[in-house]
Amino acid sequence: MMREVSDRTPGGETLVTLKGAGVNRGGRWLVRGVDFSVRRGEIVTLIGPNGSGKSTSAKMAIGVVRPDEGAVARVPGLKVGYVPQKLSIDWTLPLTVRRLMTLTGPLPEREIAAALDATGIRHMEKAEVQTLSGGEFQRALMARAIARKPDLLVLDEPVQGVDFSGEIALYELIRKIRAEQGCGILLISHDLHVVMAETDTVICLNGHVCCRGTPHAVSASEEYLRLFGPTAARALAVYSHNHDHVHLPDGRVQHADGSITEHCHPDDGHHHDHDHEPHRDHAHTGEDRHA
Ligand SMILES: Nc1ncnc2c1ncn2[C@@H]1O[C@H](COP(=O)(O)OP(=O)(O)OP(=O)(O)O)[C@@H](O)[C@H]1O
Repeated sequence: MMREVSDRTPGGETLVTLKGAGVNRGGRWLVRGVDFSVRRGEIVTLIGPNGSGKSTSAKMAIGVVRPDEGAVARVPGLKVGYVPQKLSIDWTLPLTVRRLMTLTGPLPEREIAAALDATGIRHMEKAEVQTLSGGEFQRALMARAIARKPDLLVLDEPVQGVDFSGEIALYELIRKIRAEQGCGILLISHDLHVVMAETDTVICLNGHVCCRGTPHAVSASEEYLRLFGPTAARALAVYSHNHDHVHLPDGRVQHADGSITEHCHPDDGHHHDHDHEPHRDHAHTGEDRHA
């Protein structure tokens, strides 16, 4: 069962652009040739297996990590709201949701209230963050990130540790934040199959950009429907592709026929644009992991 998702071509200004960006550590390319941009009002989702360079690419986008090759351009004065994958919080100290909001700087009372309202956790203002559920904690982190009205909101694995219904609710919240705040959103997901239907562009990384496209086709595999039901299928899209080459740790590329080249071939199987071709094949084999 497939559902066409309407074309979304947000016309907002481009907030950040990566062109052929790569990061090298100790002679190893963590990611290479990363090209994408995020515009105001646009949701871009980075997907890929663990270690495929999603966080590294997001960090290049916001300027936390400098590219060793290629270029990253941000609009001057870009305000970034960042929800990292891991937070170094001293969990032995008491910390209320409200205090979490102002840890890195003061905020006007009304902005705190508005952010807590927007994320649906105003009633938890006085709760200790240690007592929050996974979904509530993610909401608290999102409240903190949106309170300063960022132009670009970067969410690294926002649904980690959240059950499926919580995941849907968080995606709904992200959709609402985009609609109400009009910021650009860069979303990271290690889930290879499921991305937000509202995503304008999916970028699949595996040490490089494997492919990109609009999740035109919202698929509902039998297994997925059986597990999560039709409501979930309406809220989520499946984005899939096949890989035919492997990126070696030194940045070179080994092809299906065993040959090794410096870069991918432009016509390699997984370098296609999905905008116009709904796929039903959800297989994502382990072969695309780093060797
Ligand atoms: N500062 C660093 N020095 C050396 N290697 C690093 C550094 N940061 C990240 N890496 C490595 O780079 C690769 C990409 O890491 P990154 O965190 O970007 O991947 P990811 O796609 O976000 O993974 P995950 O889904 O596990 O969060 C990994 O192999 C990681 O171990």
